[in-house]
Amino acid sequence: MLKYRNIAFIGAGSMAEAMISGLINKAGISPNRIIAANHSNENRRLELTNRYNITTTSVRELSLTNTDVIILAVKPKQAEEVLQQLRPALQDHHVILSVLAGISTTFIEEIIDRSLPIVRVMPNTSSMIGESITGISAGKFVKNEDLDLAQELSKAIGKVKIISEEQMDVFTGLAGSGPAYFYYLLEHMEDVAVENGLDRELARDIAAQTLYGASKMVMESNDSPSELRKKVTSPNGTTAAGLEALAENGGGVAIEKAVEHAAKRSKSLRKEFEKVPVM
Ligand SMILES: NC(=O)C1=CN([C@@H]2O[C@H](COP(=O)(O)OP(=O)(O)OC[C@H]3O[C@@H](n4cnc5c(N)ncnc54)[C@H](OP(=O)(O)O)[C@@H]3O)[C@@H](O)[C@H]2O)C=CC1
Ligand SMILES: O=C(O)[C@@H]1CCC=N1
Repeated sequence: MLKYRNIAFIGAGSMAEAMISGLINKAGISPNRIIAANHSNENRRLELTNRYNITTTSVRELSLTNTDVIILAVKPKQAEEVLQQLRPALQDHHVILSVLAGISTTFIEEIIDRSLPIVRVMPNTSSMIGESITGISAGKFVKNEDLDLAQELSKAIGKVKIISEEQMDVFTGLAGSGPAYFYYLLEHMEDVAVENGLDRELARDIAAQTLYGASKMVMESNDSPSELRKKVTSPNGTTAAGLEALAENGGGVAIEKAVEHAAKRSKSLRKEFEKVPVM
């Protein structure tokens, strides 16, 4: 069970914090089961210790003897160096979860050069409040119990989908990066509402609740997004006018391109940092 496992985060940035927050505040994992290690930023370590009551250290000083689950949360370009550094400390009982965009389980397995279970986990920053949607895919040495553990941990920070590793790029474009598209949308909705006479705080509240309500409708009704859209749209009404402006200005295409380009970038991260030819 997850609550009896000791978890070490390698990397203590935004994603590590979002997961730590979800694990402690939403899933009730004890802070004394969590350690976070970064490269050198001491202020950041202090910040995390003060905020979550967890232990923090540098990777150089980290001991993995009492760790059960290692969560890799450095940038993709740091993967190789960090894995080389961790390699001598790895033990047979370790389960490794990697949140690194683009980096394959094969690459990690090759660098650590041992048959440890590697699970790729793609959460998003809504983990912070237990509302991530997290994709997980298993590497070659992953047993059912390891996948169960990865699933339990991911459920602690939101919803989970088991996918194939080939689907990880599009999952990353859709859900890993996804919150940013919605924040961008909200930024623009808020700005234009302010320009048209609403106070910023009020505009933010209204736009966010509108997005939340629409999102909940998609999850709770049996209608597709397209059917739900039609129910909002009166002939020759306000929504029709708004949607026409969206289409005329490339709104739909822009959204498709965003997901597509993010997925492509995930693929190219692999090419860049694993130095392998990618089809
Ligand atoms: N942010 C997001 O929304 C999501 C991110 N991800 C993935 O999560 C990973 C982390 O992203 P994010 O948290 O945004 O990145 P950040 O830049 O916020 O954090 C990176 C962390 O890695 C640490 N680090 C850098 N080099 C080393 C090293 N050699 N040894 C140990 N630690 C090191 C940094 O420490 P220091 O500050 O001391 O240098 C820092 O704590 C990425 O691979 C990303 O693809 C996945 C899903 C969503
Ligand atoms: O922007 C990135 O590369 C990371 C991966 C998914 C979300 N943030």
